[in-house]
Amino acid sequence: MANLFSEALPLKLPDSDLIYYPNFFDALSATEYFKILKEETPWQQDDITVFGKKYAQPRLTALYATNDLPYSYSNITMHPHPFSKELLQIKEEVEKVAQTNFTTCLLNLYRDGKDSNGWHADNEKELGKNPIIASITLGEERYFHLKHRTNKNLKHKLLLEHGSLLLMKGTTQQHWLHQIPKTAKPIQERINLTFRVVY
Ligand SMILES: O=C(O)CCC(=O)C(=O)O
Ligand SMILES: [Fe+2]
Repeated sequence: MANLFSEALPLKLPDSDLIYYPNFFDALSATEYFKILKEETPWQQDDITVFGKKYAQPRLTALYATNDLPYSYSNITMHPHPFSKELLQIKEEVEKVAQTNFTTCLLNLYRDGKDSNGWHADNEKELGKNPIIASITLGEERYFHLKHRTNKNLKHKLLLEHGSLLLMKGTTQQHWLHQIPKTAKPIQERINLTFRVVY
């Protein structure tokens, strides 16, 4: 169950609309979802091409959707699975807060501190102009870095905690890049769910 008393913390960064909900799920529910999703998800590891060279993506992923529209990024095209019962439950809770009907969920599994997600914006054309993206963290907490595309003085670090929700909307993807950097600390696995509307 989502926590009805979860507080909404706006990040107040220029050219963005970011809201962080630290305890969107209570710790017990978040741990339960983590275990189920870790076991039941058909995790895949794709190759990405960066500057003409092929690498194994430094994390595992899976795509779910209410439709059969593929989603492409970094030269990868993913085809969705139909939503599972648990993911649909989570989707419904997230939709109440985001006031949006999401079609698609991209799951990321960061196996340890060597897994990461490089600087990017979620600005694929299938997402439309000012996409709303709802990002859930289950398991290990990781830092989320933000940097403004043109004003190099503007950057921010946010710790994404177990059971938290981060909403990214408005012009955020036009003006800001984000990443999950590697860490040398010995850490546990983290599952991230990003709900999106894919057209
Ligand atoms: O793991 C995260 O919190 C971010 C994931 C992300 O940026 C993405 O999948 O586009
Ligand atoms: Fe992203």
